Amino acid sequence: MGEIVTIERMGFGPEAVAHLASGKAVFVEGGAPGDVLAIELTEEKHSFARARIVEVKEPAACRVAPTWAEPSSQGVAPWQHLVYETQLASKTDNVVAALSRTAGFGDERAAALVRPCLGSKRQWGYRNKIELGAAFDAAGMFQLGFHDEGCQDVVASATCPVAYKQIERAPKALRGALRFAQGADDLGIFRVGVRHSVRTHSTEVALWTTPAAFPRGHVANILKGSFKATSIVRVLADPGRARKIKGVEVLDGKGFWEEKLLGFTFRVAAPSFFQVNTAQAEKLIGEVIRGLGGEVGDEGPVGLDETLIADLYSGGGTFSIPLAAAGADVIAVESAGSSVRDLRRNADANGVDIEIIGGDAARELPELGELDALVVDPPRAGLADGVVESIAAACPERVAYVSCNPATWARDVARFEENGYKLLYAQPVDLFPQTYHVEVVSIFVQKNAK
Ligand SMILES: C[S@@+](CC[C@H](N)C(=O)[O-])C[C@H]1O[C@@H](n2cnc3c(N)ncnc32)[C@H](O)[C@@H]1O
Repeated sequence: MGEIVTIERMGFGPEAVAHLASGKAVFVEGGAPGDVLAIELTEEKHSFARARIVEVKEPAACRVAPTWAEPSSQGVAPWQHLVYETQLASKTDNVVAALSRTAGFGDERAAALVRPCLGSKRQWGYRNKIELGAAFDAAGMFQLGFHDEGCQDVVASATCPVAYKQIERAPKALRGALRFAQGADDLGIFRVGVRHSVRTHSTEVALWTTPAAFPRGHVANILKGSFKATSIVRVLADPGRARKIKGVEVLDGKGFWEEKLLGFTFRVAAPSFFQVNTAQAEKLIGEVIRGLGGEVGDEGPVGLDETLIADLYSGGGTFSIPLAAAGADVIAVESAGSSVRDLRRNADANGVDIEIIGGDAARELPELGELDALVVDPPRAGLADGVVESIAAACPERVAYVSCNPATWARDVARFEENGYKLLYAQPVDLFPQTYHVEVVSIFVQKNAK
């Protein structure tokens, strides 16, 4: 049944939020705050509904014409119909709302602690990485594109305008090359990653395949002829969510990708995590260093001499290396083997000494003893049960918590507040323009600190 609604705000996901005449919340894909819309319900539950737009009766002032017209853009750039200022304000509001409701701070205290979201200079063409799903479609054609939000279907795509210009046409080029390379065979390719650095000019193509026979030379030759890369690798793994990496084979070139952050060099293996927005990652590092009492000056990070800092969920050293360069004694804990190897190499290459522990952060933390400060940057699930209690037992004066998920972050904020810490402030940083995703750097201090 149709209804006219006015959009009130953006939700925590791709959709906008309004209320039906009955008072029930309705999530509308493609809505913008201020829009007056004729909608049709697509799903109705006890406490909320979902709807699609039938007609935009009165467009909101913040509505802009989408830049990216392909159907795959819906999953990758779901907020592209909003002017950038509205995207940033909505991200700030969502962090405030999470702190207010999930952490129980109330609106006033939450609003006072959350700073305005730091915007990205580049709002398109900012990603150093494109991650593509690969599959044969019902007609037996090899497709390369983006996974639809929440499902495994691959929506074919020719371009990716949120990625650097140098790689934005990679989906089309690689689809053609891989169709030619495979012919009538299925080589088990289920994912393709492309990384590029505008600072080092390094470009890597990673083919994720099942661990079966693979004509390496043949595929490498065809890819080289159609796409300029400094490294082509094959990652052997099983498809699915918990991907267990069985090995990485170099098909051509260097076998790694290289990026620079604040002048430090990072070599990154294909299976390893690395921040996808290089310029904004530098803002994260600056926020963490300043939050812990250091500074990032013209000569680089300084001011953390003789400070013992643990960097949990360290990846390849995005925070560990600048912290060590600022004078801190750093203990890094990371569970993924490829990132641990990257970090060892990156620490050597940048001339810093870091104690590196390969293992689970929750298990290793109680063994670290007393700390002066701590950095945590966990995956979207946030901190495992017991981690906040272990952090409190290590007595760091300050904690920098970097999060990519305001919901789990707010849950963990409440745990910090119950364990002797108070949130000093939260700084959202936009690493993902045109999407609802937001990073938050938050700084905690001991409640009884002088
Ligand atoms: C969001 S990434 C952050 C990495 C790094 N701080 C950065 O900014 O590049 C999270 C990292 O935590 C690692 N990780 C996931 N679960 C972990 C665990 N239980 N213990 C330690 N590290 C873990 C992942 O492999 C990944 O490198």
